[in-house]
Amino acid sequence: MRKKNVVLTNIPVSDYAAEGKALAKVDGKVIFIEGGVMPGDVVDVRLSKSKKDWAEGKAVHIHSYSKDRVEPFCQHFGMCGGCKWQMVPYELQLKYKQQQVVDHLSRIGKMPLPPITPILGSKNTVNYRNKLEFTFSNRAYLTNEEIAAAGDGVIEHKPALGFHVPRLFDKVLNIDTCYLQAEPTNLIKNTLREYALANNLAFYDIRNHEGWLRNVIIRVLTTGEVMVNVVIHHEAKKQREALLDHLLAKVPSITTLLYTINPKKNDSIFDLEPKAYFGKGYAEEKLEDYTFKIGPKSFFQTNTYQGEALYQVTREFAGLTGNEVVYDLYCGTGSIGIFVSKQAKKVIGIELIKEAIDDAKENAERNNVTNATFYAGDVIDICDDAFFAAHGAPDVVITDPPRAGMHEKLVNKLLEIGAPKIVYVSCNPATQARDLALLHEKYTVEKIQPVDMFPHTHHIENVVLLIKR
Ligand SMILES: C[S@@+](CC[C@H](N)C(=O)[O-])C[C@H]1O[C@@H](n2cnc3c(N)ncnc32)[C@H](O)[C@@H]1O
Repeated sequence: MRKKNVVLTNIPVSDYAAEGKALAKVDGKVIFIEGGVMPGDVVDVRLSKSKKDWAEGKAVHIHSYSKDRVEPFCQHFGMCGGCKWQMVPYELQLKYKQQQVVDHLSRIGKMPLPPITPILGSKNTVNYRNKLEFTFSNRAYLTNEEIAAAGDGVIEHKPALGFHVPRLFDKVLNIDTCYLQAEPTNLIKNTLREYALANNLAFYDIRNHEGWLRNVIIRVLTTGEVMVNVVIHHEAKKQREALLDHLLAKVPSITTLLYTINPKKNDSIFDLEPKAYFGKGYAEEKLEDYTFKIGPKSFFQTNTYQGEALYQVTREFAGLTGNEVVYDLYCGTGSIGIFVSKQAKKVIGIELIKEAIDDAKENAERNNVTNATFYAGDVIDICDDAFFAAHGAPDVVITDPPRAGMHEKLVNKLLEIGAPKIVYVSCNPATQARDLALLHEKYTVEKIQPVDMFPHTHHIENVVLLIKR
């Protein structure tokens, strides 16, 4: 009998399952375990849910550690929500990710598969992100030791600049050194915090929606450019200028400094207008010889080196000879379409967000790409018979949907249109497997290449080539 709130003791963790949860089997029942454990650990698990065939819960005690464990390199490990797999050696992380792809495609996809090429590991396993966002909060997350130290006294809220603590919407963990992005990221963050504390600037209070400093979004690019956007709740000109001048003086490598006023309750800046305080107001990033404009609101692959590798795999799978009509579905800022444009006859990109399509057009122009056109709208609405008749039957469809995968209507349309090749780029092998199972009606999976974009996390990118039978 396995009930909710029951603690199972001495459970050997055997594997990782989807979404980075660890997995154990007890009396034939599958237990999903959260709480920083890895295969090889032996743990006690407090169940939070229990069904007939499976249960889930949190590790509350580790009896013995896996022999494979390595020392986490970050002082914030265990409290910060990022880089949760630091205790797993990188080679093993890759092994688990590879296995996830195999499991999903074979279990959900239920179709004959070719051998899956070994996952492409990331050249950089730290400092690999080109974009990072830190949050200011008047409520720092306090460790158990800090709470205990207060004894029976009142615990005062302290300001923090760092990352949200998982499941605690109002608590932010003060981050000293983060290894996700190259310098000057930590210098920028720590300079802002020190200045704000020294000058009594109000860190945002997300419960009462008051305060001044909200977020800082930092882009450190392989071109050497550094773009910083400081988000504040309301205008306070003198205070703002003093803060931004101080930051520029302390961090001379900043090439563009912006600020954004966000009086809303949520943190999204997509409906706001960032203003350039210093520099040209945007940055540039390179993939091979292509240059992309990165505005303060633009989407771009977060790991530049692996983004390039992902696009190279996509282009190789597309096998272009210069005569093909290529559709780039869910094209974002057009980066895949532009990347393959030299090898194609023409490229047609489709994306929901109008601003991303504006960027795509500008990116095509700045790279002298004249054979690509981009359309804003929902792929389901745009991809009708008239659109394909007007732009030409696709020789290759490249599709890169969000985590939810493709809408079934689009899958059906692709089956109807019957392009000779589909290259399916996915950030979620589970939904990809579901879509492949439907496409299997007319397509055979020819090649599979997983790519690791996010070391020390459970996230996986996977590229699949489908050939029409
Ligand atoms: C995983 S991103 C791919 C971006 C791009 N291919 C790249 O490599 O940068 C998925 C994109 O799909 C877009 N999207 C989501 N739903 C969509 C829809 N129904 N129709 C068109 N685009 C959509 C999102 O805005 C996002 O830009």
